[in-house]
Amino acid sequence: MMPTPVDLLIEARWIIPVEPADTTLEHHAVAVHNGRIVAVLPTAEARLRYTAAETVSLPEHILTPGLINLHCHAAMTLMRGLADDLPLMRWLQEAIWPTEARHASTAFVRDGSLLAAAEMLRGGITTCNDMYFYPEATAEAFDRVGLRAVLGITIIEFPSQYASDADDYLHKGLATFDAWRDHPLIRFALAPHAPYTVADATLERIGSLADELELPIHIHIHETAQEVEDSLRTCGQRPITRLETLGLLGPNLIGVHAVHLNDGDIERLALHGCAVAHCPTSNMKLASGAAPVARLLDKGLNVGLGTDGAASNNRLDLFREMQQASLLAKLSTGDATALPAHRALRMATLDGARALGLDHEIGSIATGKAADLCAVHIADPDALPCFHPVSHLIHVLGRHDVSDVWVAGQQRLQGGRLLQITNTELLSTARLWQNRLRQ
Ligand SMILES: CSC[C@H]1O[C@@H](n2cnc3c(O)ncnc32)[C@H](O)[C@@H]1O
Ligand SMILES: [Zn+2]
Repeated sequence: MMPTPVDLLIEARWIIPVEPADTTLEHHAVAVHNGRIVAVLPTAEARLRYTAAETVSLPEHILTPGLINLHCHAAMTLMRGLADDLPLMRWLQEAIWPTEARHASTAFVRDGSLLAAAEMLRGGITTCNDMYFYPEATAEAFDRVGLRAVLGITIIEFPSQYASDADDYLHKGLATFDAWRDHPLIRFALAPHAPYTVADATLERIGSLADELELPIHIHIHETAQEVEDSLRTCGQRPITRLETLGLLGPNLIGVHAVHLNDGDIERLALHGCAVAHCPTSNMKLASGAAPVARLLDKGLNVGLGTDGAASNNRLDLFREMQQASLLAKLSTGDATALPAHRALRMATLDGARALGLDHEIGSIATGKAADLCAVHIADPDALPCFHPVSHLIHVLGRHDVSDVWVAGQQRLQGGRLLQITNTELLSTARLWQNRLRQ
């Protein structure tokens, strides 16, 4: 039989497709054509079956699906390390919101999101679920370097330079949605900031719009104990109960943080098939608490992983989140079997994809899916020997070991170097904003 022509053949020492679970393929290859995976098969067989326009050999590497950052505020890279060691509400009210009020603009969001996209791609992240002001500027930045994204049509009840009130946020966000809706890598979600910053009437409207436009809803929930107490005092309901009453709970809801949950909250989230974006580093750094991830998983909830913004993390590094999630689950339950390595990887890939309604497209290395791929080099003596590649991914290797990244079959990172942007440009952009923010 004549070999079939394909665009790209990636031959790897190990491939972890994520699905089927606990599978590690050795000496396998991924054939890619028109941005999609057309086969995953033993390398020897691939060489007979395909002629590739380009062949990439990864002899000391693990190939995984591209990682999915289920919660981020990309532009906040410009506020990295600006305000450490504060709890959430003091951090927001005393440091972050005043800085945003002074500086957030189209240029701020475009440049901050560009730095974020570069950081994420370098660290193996191929999709980012983002929530911030000026989503059109984030779209421009992500498009420039080829990061796949779900952008928030962000709504908050307070005025900003971006929008004057909830109506204006919705109006501007929906205009961005219309302008970018045919882009192959950019999708949208409705992103009300949090139950404590968005009014009932606005939330109801968001629920109806999400149904009408078939969009996910991306919202911070139950991040701190104070949030739940304040809601009980002011509305007589816990925030999740209030969202249920207003018709927002459903399989399209991504609840971010979900730290302070009682059994009733978990039942409600499970009953409606909601997803959770777990952000372990941000939750620890702001001392918000440890989300009850093991209990959520026991109840069948879908849990993905997010970095949150670089002002509360202070990195956009899903390798670190995977390890933190695994360690924190073990520590907080006293159970060493909690959140094993493969589960952590699944949370950062396929489960994130499912939360976004994109699991038919991304999240695993499977025939028919988009070729969003991440290669991790494992040759450093500090990382050897290696008996279980998945365990190494979570507990030994890090984002600095990521060598090559593809989004929709297009190479974005090659041998640790970004192909669409130079370090010189990124450094000068970061320095410019460091000077502006310092003043
Ligand atoms: C309206 S754009 C998003 C808004 O969210 C703020 N933010 C960043 N991190 C958090 C967090 O952990 N909890 C709540 N709000 C957060 C960000 O500064 C923007 O103002
Ligand atoms: Zn957040």
